[in-house]
Amino acid sequence: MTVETAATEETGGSDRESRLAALGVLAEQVRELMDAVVLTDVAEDEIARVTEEVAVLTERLRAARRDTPLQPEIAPDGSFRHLGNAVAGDCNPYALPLKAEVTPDGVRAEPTFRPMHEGPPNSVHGGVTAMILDHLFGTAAAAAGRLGMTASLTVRYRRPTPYGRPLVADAAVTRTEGRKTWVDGRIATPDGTVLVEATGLFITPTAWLPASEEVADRV
Ligand SMILES: CCCCCCCC/C=C\CCCCCCCC(=O)SCCNC(=O)CCNC(=O)[C@H](O)C(C)(C)COP(=O)(O)OP(=O)(O)OC[C@H]1O[C@@H](n2cnc3c(N)ncnc32)[C@H](O)[C@@H]1OP(=O)(O)O
Repeated sequence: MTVETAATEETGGSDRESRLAALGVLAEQVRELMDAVVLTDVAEDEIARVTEEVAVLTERLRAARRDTPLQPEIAPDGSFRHLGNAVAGDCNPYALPLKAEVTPDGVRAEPTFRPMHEGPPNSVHGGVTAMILDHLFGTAAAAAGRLGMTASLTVRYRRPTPYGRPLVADAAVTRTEGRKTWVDGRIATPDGTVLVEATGLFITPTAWLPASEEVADRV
């Protein structure tokens, strides 16, 4: 049996990027596993065998542990990334992950929810769609040079949100006042039927003010 030393060391440059890419592939495989768990119909003895194998894999990953998920950083291309984030982090299996692009009006994404996001029968849990909008709104605020934390989020659920097909989400800053930024946005079907819409208030903590404008170019 060989020992993977690269996985236990904090390496720099392309070695580190290569290892992070591998971690991203693992995270995506775990998302597939999570969907497989919620959809499986195999027999009980097979469930027990798979459970044992997953427990073994869990222990292998625990052989070298960090104290926290991967933290926010500037990627080699100069963009901001937070690989351990629960919504957008490529290396966090809990994350969709959400890929937001900056548009002339704000930000936009094409999320596809998964069976593991089930809330009401055959549709996505409202807490999950709210979480996605929260993050997208924060990204819209940051892209406008107004990095902030969510102070409030008001969500209106118009139609059940389906999983398994691409949807469209967008968000834009509607108003600013001192450290406060209001953001509106929605999740809709590609043909424009609104499923969830929301309004959020984001507040820039005083300590974040110096970084706030610089961040806009990195989103
Ligand atoms: C390597 C670095 C590069 C970085 C690059 C970044 C790129 C970005 C890209 C991607 C962005 C990612 C996007 C993430 C999005 C997700 C965001 C979340 O999920 S955040 C987690 C949930 N939210 C919390 O945990 C907040 C907890 N609350 C707090 O920390 C504080 O309450 C905070 C910061 C919100 C406000 O605290 P205070 O001390 O700064 O503000 P005070 O002085 O109390 O109030 C200021 C004004 O705001 C009003 N205010 C405060 N809280 C309010 C509230 N909840 N509702 C309404 N008004 C409120 C007050 O009444 C006051 O108003 P008056 O100035 O008097 O008019």
